[in-house]
Amino acid sequence: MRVLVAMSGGVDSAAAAALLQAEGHEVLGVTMRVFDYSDRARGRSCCGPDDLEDARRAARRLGIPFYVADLEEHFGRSVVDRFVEDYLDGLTPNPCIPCNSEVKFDWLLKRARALGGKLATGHYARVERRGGRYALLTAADDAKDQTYFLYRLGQDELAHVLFPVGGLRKPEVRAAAAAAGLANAAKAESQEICFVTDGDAARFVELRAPGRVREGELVSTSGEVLARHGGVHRFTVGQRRGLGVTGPAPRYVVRLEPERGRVVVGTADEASRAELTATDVRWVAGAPPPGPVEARVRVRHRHEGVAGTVRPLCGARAEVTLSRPVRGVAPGQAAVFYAGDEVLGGGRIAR
Ligand SMILES: Nc1ncnc2c1ncn2[C@@H]1O[C@H](COP(=O)(O)OP(=O)(O)OP(=O)(O)O)[C@@H](O)[C@H]1O
Repeated sequence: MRVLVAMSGGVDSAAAAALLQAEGHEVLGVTMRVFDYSDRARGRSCCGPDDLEDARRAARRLGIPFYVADLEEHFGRSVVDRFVEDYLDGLTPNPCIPCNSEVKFDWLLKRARALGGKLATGHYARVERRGGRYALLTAADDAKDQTYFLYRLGQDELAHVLFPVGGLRKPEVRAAAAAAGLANAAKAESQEICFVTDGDAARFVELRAPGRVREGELVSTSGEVLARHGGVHRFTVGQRRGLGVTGPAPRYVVRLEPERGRVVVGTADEASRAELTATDVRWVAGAPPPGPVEARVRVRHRHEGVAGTVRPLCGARAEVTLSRPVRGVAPGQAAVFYAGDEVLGGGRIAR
């Protein structure tokens, strides 16, 4: 089979290419150039110039054709601009989700299919045929699982993607890369958001949208003004650190009010919710279940999830009731629904 492997320059996607080649597939490599790093500090970041060279080197070592796809504009529009707009709008975006659904598993996947093949990535997730359809399953290595970012994949996409490292644990992946003679076998993990190279999302927003950042008031749930703040984009619902207020009891961000420029803070209880509405909901099976389903619900990437009931509503929405209140259910993040190791679907947490 012909397989186009999305190579980031990291060890996982290089190992994916090596594993597929060892299985006898015709492997081609592609790196997306998605962001112009020329004006910012170079670091160990995904898709920067160093990573592109690492990917090229791995492809050369494997002796496979290697392409560079210039997706800066597409990525800028679909991922970076939205990331900035969401923060200014008092939401907490997760840019890996649109990157996967609109860049990797749309643009790249179309190219792979045009070549008559499938697309492989180094994501930690698994795909299996279950009951006559494709199931998206959590990775064998729980700590590395990336299904939270992949819930928007449907049947058509899953039929044409491969996750060669999803059944392996990280040390096995490094060993596979080393066995193939790949220099990036010992490469460090990349940071959370590939285009925020210094990890400071708020500063990134300020650099991208100067003049649109508004200072405002930090208030208690009873309306008392406690401090001033540098913009709602600096806060996330559930956040405790960096609020700039002191007091006997810890305070958390309860909600953001972008139109008034306000950040509302309160107790841990006030910052917790057991109900949420998800919008723009996708179901991996292709259609919503006929009625409410019991699921494990994760409300952010590093959340193990809690039991809940998901009620599909019309208009690609769902109402979710959690079995206990969870702190930091942040609008803009995804709520992803699982049944055992299977991803049922997910949506965006509404305000
Ligand atoms: N710039 C890129 N070009 C091509 N593919 C990419 C790029 N960035 C990420 N990918 C693909 O998406 C997968 C998951 O991305 P993620 O950001 O988690 O990877 P990473 O940690 O940077 O690198 P790797 O997974 O290769 O070790 C990668 O394994 C790779 O297949």
